[in-house]
Amino acid sequence: MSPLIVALDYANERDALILVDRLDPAACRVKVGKELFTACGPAIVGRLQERGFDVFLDLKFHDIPQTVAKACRTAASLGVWMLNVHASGGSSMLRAAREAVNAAAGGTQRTLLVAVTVLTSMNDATLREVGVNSSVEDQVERLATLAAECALDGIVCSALEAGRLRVAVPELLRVTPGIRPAQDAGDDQRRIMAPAAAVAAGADFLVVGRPITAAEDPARALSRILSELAGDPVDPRKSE
Ligand SMILES: O=C(O)c1cc(=O)[nH]c(=O)n1[C@@H]1O[C@H](COP(=O)(O)O)[C@@H](O)[C@H]1O
Repeated sequence: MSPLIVALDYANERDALILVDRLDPAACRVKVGKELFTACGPAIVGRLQERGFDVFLDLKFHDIPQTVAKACRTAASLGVWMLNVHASGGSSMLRAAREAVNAAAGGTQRTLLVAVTVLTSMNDATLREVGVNSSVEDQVERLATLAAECALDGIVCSALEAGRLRVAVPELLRVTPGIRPAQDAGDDQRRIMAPAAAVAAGADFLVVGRPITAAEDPARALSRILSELAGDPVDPRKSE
């Protein structure tokens, strides 16, 4: 199975399904984030599952433990493949989320629970703005260690930290957004890496949004990334 997760960052179901109907569920998973979920509600998860896609529900819960636990339980009951919370919510919140996802599974297929460490749109300067004086790398490792202590399944980090985390917390899956093929703009992302380099650095899953969704031909953009991952040479003249 491919490590790619396509971020369906759209404002309505129609646009999301137009893209999805051009993608192969054997070639990628899909991510429903705050924009699409706010527009469509849980029904969009069912529509994607009917089409054979594993869904990462990216609502990045961050609240008091009971609120996060209830939200996680409800999200897991949708049968999503993966869901996330913010590690900076602390150990009580993370443990409550863990217990809630376990309870929702009821012995059947379990939703993967991952924790966002430091957003890929942040760097040392933006961390300082919110009172964190550590470097991004140290803060990511601190939060990843906390997630491991609370028995989460993985963490969201940039691929730049994947190698360090593979050593520090090898038991955690590494989910990496901020993926940019060489010819693409970084947009609002600060910590970016190209797809093949990210996998080589230790990423288990690559979250890719605009390089696919904003491409003239999204299916071709996806297959170019898959070819790059397979080690095939990428012809720059075929760039989107
Ligand atoms: O949890 C996430 O998915 C996430 C965490 C993070 O640190 N950075 C990050 O970009 N994301 C999400 O990953 C996607 C990246 O989209 P692009 O920048 O368009 O590839 C968006 O849907 C973000 O919400």
